[in-house]
This record gives sequence, C-alpha cells and structure tokens, in this order.
Amino acid sequence: MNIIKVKNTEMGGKEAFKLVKEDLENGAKVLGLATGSSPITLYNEMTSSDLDFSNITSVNLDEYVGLDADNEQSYHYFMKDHLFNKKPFKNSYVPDGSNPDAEAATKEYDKIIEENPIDLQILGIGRNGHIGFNEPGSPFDGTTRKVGLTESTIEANTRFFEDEKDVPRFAYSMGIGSIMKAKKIILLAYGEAKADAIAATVDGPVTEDCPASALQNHPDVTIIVDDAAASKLK
Ligand SMILES: O=P(O)(O)OC[C@H]1O[C@](O)(CO)[C@@H](O)[C@@H]1O
Repeated sequence: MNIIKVKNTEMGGKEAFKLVKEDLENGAKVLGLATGSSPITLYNEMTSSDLDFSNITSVNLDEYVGLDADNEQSYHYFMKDHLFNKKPFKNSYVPDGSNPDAEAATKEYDKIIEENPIDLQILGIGRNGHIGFNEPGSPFDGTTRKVGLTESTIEANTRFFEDEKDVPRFAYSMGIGSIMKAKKIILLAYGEAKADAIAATVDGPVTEDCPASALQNHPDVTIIVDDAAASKLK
C-alpha cells in the first residue's frame, strides 16, 4: 500500500486528481466512483480541470435503497451535483435504489460491473472501516448486494438528512469482491474520526471486522490521508 500524507482535503484532492489524470492518460476508460465528503475535493479538481470525460464510463459504489434518483439525498443526485452536471461521462452507472426488488437490482448491477471492468476505483472509508456500504462482517468475495447499515453509519450519515429517522436503513452496494477486481484503487480519508479505521486497514490483520483491510491483498492501492487520519499509523 502506497501512503500519501497531505496537509488537508484540498491537497488530498489535488494528489488524487494527479493520479486520476495520469491513469486516464495511460488509457483508463472506467472509473469507480465514491460518494460522501471525502471525494468532494477530488471532484472539484476534476470539474475545474480541462479534462474531457465524455468517452469515460463511471460505476458508482453504492446507493441508498428507497431513494429515487432525483431525491436530493440520493447518491445519484450527489454525483450529478458534484460531478456529472459539470463533466458529463459517456455512461454513469449508480445502483438503482428505487428498485425494491433487491435480487433484480443487484444482478443488474453485477452485469454492469462485468461489462465495465474498473480501471481505477476511488474509495472513501467509514469510521468502522466500511468501504462502499460493506459493513464489518461483509464477505471479502461479495458482489453487489443489499446491505443493512450499521448504527455507526446511520449516525455518520444523519448529517445529510433532516432527521435520523429519514436516513435509509439499507443500501445496494458493490461488494468487496467487485472492488478488489479494480486494477488500481485510491482510498481517501481525512480527519481524526478515520484514524482508527486507517490504522486497522494498513497495520491491522486482514479481517472481515475491518472491510478495508481486504485492500492489503490488492496489488495497487494508494491511500491519501491527512495528518489526523494518519495519526494512528505505526
Ligand atoms: O467520506 P465520508 O463522508 O466520511 O463517508 C465515508 C464512507 O461512508 C459512505 O458515505 C457510506 O456511509 C461511503 O460511501 C463513504 O466512503
């Protein structure tokens, strides 16, 4: 694992953008994208750049179950607002959270991932080490599936909703097995709240208790962290 320590999220966005730009120049055609606050400064760099993404495909990690694409709290909306409205892609795939049939929605997404192998996957990380919505205990060979969100994740995501009871309890998430198939991975983590998860990911055992620890077995992972998130690394 290659670790890049940065002073703040803006510098993290610039470092991540350099890697994204380089991979696109080397022929990358499919980007795996994440939501949440961590990738926002990267998306700011992408939208203010002169890069053209109209020949690039994106595949997002996850979407809440029960939110339509036009719901302002949906990850569909988040991605349009932070990236796609300013930099359109050839195709932008996000799990269909509006489809109550989990079997159909997850199978459909697995097919999309199969047909669009990911060259470069962007990840955030949850306080409990989740990647996408793969909470602790998620199988390392998992494909797209409906996952129940832990209290920690519901609490962390309440900040985006009027009331904690409005936070969806389920999501469709790309599995760890699918994430591990990406050729390259960039994980972004900022702030003290991520320090334990980063230490467990990098220095801890490979265990389902920390989903991100699976990344220790991936050949090309770059972790971009600010000093606070890196504060518990050995
Ligand atoms: O970047 P944030 O907002 O801390 O979110 C961390 C993680 O939590 C999620 O938003 C899911 O709750 C993931 O998609 C994200 O990687």
